[in-house]
Amino acid sequence: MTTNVGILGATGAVGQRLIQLLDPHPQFEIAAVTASEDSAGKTYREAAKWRIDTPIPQSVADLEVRQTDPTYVPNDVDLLFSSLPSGVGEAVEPKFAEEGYVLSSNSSNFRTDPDVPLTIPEVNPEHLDLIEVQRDERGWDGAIIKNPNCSTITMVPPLAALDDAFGLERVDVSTLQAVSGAGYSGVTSMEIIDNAIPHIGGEEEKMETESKKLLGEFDGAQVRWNNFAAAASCNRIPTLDGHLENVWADTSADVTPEEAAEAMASYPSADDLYSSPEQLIRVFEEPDRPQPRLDRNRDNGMAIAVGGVQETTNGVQFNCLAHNTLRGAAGASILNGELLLEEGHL
Ligand SMILES: NC(=O)C1=CN([C@@H]2O[C@H](COP(=O)(O)OP(=O)(O)OC[C@H]3O[C@@H](n4cnc5c(N)ncnc54)[C@H](OP(=O)(O)O)[C@@H]3O)[C@@H](O)[C@H]2O)C=CC1
Ligand SMILES: N[C@@H](CC(=O)OP(=O)(O)O)C(=O)O
Repeated sequence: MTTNVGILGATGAVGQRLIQLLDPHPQFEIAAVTASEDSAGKTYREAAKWRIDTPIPQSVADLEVRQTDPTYVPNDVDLLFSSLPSGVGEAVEPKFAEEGYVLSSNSSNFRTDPDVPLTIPEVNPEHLDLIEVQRDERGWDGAIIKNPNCSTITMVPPLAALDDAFGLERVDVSTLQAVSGAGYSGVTSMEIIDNAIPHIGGEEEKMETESKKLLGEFDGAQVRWNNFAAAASCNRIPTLDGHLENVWADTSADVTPEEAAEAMASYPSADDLYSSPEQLIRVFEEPDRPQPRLDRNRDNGMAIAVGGVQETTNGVQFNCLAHNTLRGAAGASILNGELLLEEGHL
């Protein structure tokens, strides 16, 4: 039996990726799609400017796009994936949770709220139990859970492997982020071709804060954030998909590059979840990998690629890469949905 799901913000860049990944999916069936008032009432085919290089799935093309309001979403939808602009998410997600819907949301609003689970199923699945704290505090029958920012999710699994084995003291990271991260109209071609932009609003703070929550400890009542020091510098470059990051990690215990690579390569995936890759972190020995064009689609875009692991004075330096709209957005929300289902929250 499959679970009926809905997609809030289904016509957008991430919404389209959600549709691509959910059709087909062995556990979920798309039963409702929503977007802005401009799109409501049209068929999905009419409303969405489809930009993925496989056709719109037939099962979705003729669905009517609904308004993003609980009144318009059928009651037999058990899980909502939310890919709304964060300001819209902030306003409407709580209304859905109040009405009893469970939301796996990709939008950045509420990510660092103390009672909102921010989860990567392979890294901190136990944080999902914050749902009970959230329900007690907010009086909701439903719930909101979040996946992290796409740049954050790229570096956190390798950092989790280092933290578990050697302890993390400090993280410095510089990013090379693809244009799809800004959405279709985020940066114009005149801005980005033959160029690089050394600023992405709010991104550095998200990387510095979300990573500490993700690598924090849940004590049954709250998440105690990890206390490593963190500094991020974020840059937009003219690749289409795939965020590449240069990371320097200072560790508490001494670590060689070989030990760091081994800890990352053997970091477990979530075998029991359909969308988790067989091997979460692939470590390259070639010094010029990972590269966005060559490595972003590994394991259906859900693997993290690492390379260039080198010794530094206080730890190691490495490069990491993930597909920003798959592992970094739609795939991450779906994986959280699979965790919600497995843990009996739907
Ligand atoms: N692109 C990426 O790589 C990543 C994006 N994100 C986050 O995911 C979210 C979605 O991003 P993205 O898909 O790129 O955004 P898009 O702008 O491409 O899509 C936004 C979606 O929200 C709908 N929408 C807009 N305004 C409203 C409204 N007032 N009420 C209801 N629905 C509305 C749009 O509908 P309509 O078509 O009718 O306008 C569309 O379906 C954002 O919060 C973004 O920050 C996170 C990680 C990565
Ligand atoms: N800011 C990211 C994408 C994004 O939308 O992030 P968030 O989910 O934190 O809003 C980028 O530009 O690549």
